[in-house]
Amino acid sequence: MKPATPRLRPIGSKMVRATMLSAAAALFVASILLTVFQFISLRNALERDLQVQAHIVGSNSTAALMFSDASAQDEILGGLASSPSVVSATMYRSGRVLGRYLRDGIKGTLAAPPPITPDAELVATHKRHNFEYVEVLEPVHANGEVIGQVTIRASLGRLYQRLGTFAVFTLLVALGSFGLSWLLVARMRKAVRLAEEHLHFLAHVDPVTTLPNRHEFNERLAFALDCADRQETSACLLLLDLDNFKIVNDTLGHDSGDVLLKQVAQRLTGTLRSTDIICRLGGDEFVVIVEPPEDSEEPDRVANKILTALSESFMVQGHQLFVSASIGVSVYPQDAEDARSLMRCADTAMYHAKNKGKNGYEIFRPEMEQRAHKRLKLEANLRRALQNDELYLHYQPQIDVRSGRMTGVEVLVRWTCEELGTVSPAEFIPVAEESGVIVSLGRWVLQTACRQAAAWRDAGLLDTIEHVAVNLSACQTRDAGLMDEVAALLEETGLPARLLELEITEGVLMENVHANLELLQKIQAAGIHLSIDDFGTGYSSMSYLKRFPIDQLKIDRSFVSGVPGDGAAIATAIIAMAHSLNLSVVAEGVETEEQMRFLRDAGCDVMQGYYFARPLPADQLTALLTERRLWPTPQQA
Ligand SMILES: Nc1nc2c(ncn2[C@@H]2O[C@H](COP(=O)(O)O[C@H]3[C@@H](O)[C@H](n4cnc5c(=O)[nH]c(N)nc54)O[C@@H]3COP(=O)(O)O)[C@@H](O)[C@H]2O)c(=O)[nH]1
Repeated sequence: MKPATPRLRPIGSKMVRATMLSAAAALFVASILLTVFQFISLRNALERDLQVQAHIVGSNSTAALMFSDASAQDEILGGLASSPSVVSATMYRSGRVLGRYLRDGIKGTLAAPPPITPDAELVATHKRHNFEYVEVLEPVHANGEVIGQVTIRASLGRLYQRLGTFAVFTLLVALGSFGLSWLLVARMRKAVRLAEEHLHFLAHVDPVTTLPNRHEFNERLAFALDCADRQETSACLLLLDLDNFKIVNDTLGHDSGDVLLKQVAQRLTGTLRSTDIICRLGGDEFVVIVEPPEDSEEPDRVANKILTALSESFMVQGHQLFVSASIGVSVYPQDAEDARSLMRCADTAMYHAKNKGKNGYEIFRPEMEQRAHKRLKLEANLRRALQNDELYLHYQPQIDVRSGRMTGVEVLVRWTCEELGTVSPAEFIPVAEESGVIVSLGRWVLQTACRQAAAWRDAGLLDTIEHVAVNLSACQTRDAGLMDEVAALLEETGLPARLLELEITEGVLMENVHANLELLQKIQAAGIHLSIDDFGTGYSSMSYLKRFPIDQLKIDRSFVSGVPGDGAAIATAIIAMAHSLNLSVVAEGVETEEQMRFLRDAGCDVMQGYYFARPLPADQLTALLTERRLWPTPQQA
């Protein structure tokens, strides 16, 4: 597979980096501010100490000053030697130096000889400082008059030593906090990274198959079309939908469905070239981008390769499964100008492949879209059909091969559209299903059939008829209110439940086994006859048939048309199996005497088909019922 588009550096890691950098900067600035604050506090404290000392020295020096006792003065000032920061002190009287103290070993500006007269600036401010020292001046009073001044100067050297210790400690605390938060953030970062990776995985990868998902597919398709534009080549899209996957899900469970999807993904990856992009769009839909196709035959080759790869059986939790796929192919730029339209073309082609009988591929052709438009037109007309009274029913007799009597009737809807003319139910029933019109259409068929059957019964025409059979569509089987409606209808028309037969195709039944089992039980409880239509085409098994409360199987027309040739073995097997389960068997689509004879000999109970009668309008069936017609029984034929 082609590599994914380059991943952007995750936002989380950028945020962590930015957060840690700002935290480091904040801690650094805080350490500096704390140190400056500490410096100012220590210096102010030193200044206050000096002022107190100057005051004490001044108070003690009054007598020495008054008597100009220089030696007493030196002694008093010498007492300052015990304050380690004090580097010098001077006593002035009448503008001249009376005594002084100089700390031993102090040189330079700090111990500079004091000025002959007190410093004018200091006299005015009483204190001053710079980054080397702090100096204070204290006037000495006697009898209320200033008789002299004391100045003391202290070095900031010791303060700087303490400040250094404080700064180192602050820095260590800051570094420790930073290291701790780094560790915490690193752990958090790891958790965030894992979450980011998981989110990225979920956003771009399908968790079941680990193939790129729809989101990633959109990006890669856009990229592929871009490349095709730049290099003036083409790109080919194959949309693949597994046939009957729902049956696997419903019968074996979703876990088995997931295992199957995984195996399909592995098979596709193992079959296609590493440059082909394989994605899962969701459900049972996969898509392959071939870019650029080698030649115009490439789409056919790839589609055939996929179908061949999938034709081998899969082993899923002990079950051997056969899976086929319907593939729609579209090519850029010849079919569409952008990714969205290209996808729509592949989708249209895929639906054609499905309608053609599945397990195949179709390359998009523009007329396919015309068919899609025709379908839309059909749908629009169908929506008006009920109001316009364009629908009506035909009834096809079912003949008991032992007595030759008509014992049942199948109700078949017909539509003559004002705009489109007569449309076959084979064409409009699927459209009605897809568009939801089937809900009202099915309700109308049930009502009309029950009313007609009740009218025949009231006229005493149903004495040999066991059931009037109405087809149920897939949508109707999913309608939770269906059985209430049927019960109300039987009540309203007075038709006994035993006279009504509901036909559900085997395919619909197997679409959702569990929900349908519940429906079948309700039908049985209501006393309504139950028949499985198109039997042999829907992949049910003996074990299911045993569990379902059914009365009858209808052998699909495709097998009947194959007797006494290809379909013979299947038809015979169905009859034998049905009888072993105490179910009666109806063969539908019997067209020839040969078919009738074969099925009679195989033990088929009831037959229906053009050989006996076509589906007829109500009045013609009324005539047959009134006549109480007997068909030649097989034994007599
Ligand atoms: N949900 C509903 N489905 C309905 C209803 N009415 C019809 N249908 C389904 O549409 C499909 C086509 O039906 P139709 O064109 O009516 O074909 C039926 C018969 O006319 C036809 N038939 C009967 N005998 C023969 C025969 O000898 N040869 C031959 N070539 N065709 C024959 O078979 C169709 C009956 O099929 P089935 O229902 O499977 O018994 C069809 O699937 C209908 O079921 C409706 O009201 N609701």
